[in-house]
Amino acid sequence: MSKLILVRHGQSIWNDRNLFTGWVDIPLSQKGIFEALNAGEKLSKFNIDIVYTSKLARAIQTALIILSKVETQKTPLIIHFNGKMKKWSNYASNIEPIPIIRKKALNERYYGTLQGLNKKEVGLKYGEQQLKLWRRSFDVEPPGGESLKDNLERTLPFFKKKIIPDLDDNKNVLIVAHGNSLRAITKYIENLDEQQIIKVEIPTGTPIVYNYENKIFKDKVIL
Ligand SMILES: O=C(O)[C@@H](CO)OP(=O)(O)O
Repeated sequence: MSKLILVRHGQSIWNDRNLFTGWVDIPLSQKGIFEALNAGEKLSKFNIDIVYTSKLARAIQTALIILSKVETQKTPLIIHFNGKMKKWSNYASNIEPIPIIRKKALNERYYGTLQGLNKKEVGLKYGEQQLKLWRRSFDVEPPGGESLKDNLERTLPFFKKKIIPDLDDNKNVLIVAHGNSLRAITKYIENLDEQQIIKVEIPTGTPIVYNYENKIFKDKVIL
């Protein structure tokens, strides 16, 4: 049996200001740093074998803070895939790494021209119903951006191709990503339909743990 742990990054500076963020690379707020530390404390006794994050700083920052709290002799190691970084930075003898793999596939949904706008003001201008459709419907795209369906179509192939095999290999996997990329993964592993996923909200800095055995996700616990 293995474990899958999902964590949405801690609060970012733009979460705090209620701005659409998407792919804008905003770091954690001070509250977000505390949330990440708190998540790390909750996960301190977990034996984490591999970590996946998005390419965005708020997820990477959260993952590194969590790993600073995990009690292990292993060494967190950010994996680089290109050029000299690949050749020189991944060399380390006699260490047992916890690889940290950053992938665009796990990024937040791209919010198009809404990025940087205040969510409340968008609601006042276009109406609450439109705001809700842009934020939570399954297949309505925000202007110039990705719907949850689009997000799912880039996140799930990676999840199935790279992360499921790690779980099948009995590795405990931590994914630190975003509200919508994690909703996409949740839709798949909990087998939710397009109506059910509308209501799912993933809180910041809160570990969600599943046991995985014989291709089945079970025993969900929110820490
Ligand atoms: O702004 C964003 O990128 C996301 C997550 O904060 O917003 P929403 O929750 O509206 O999808």
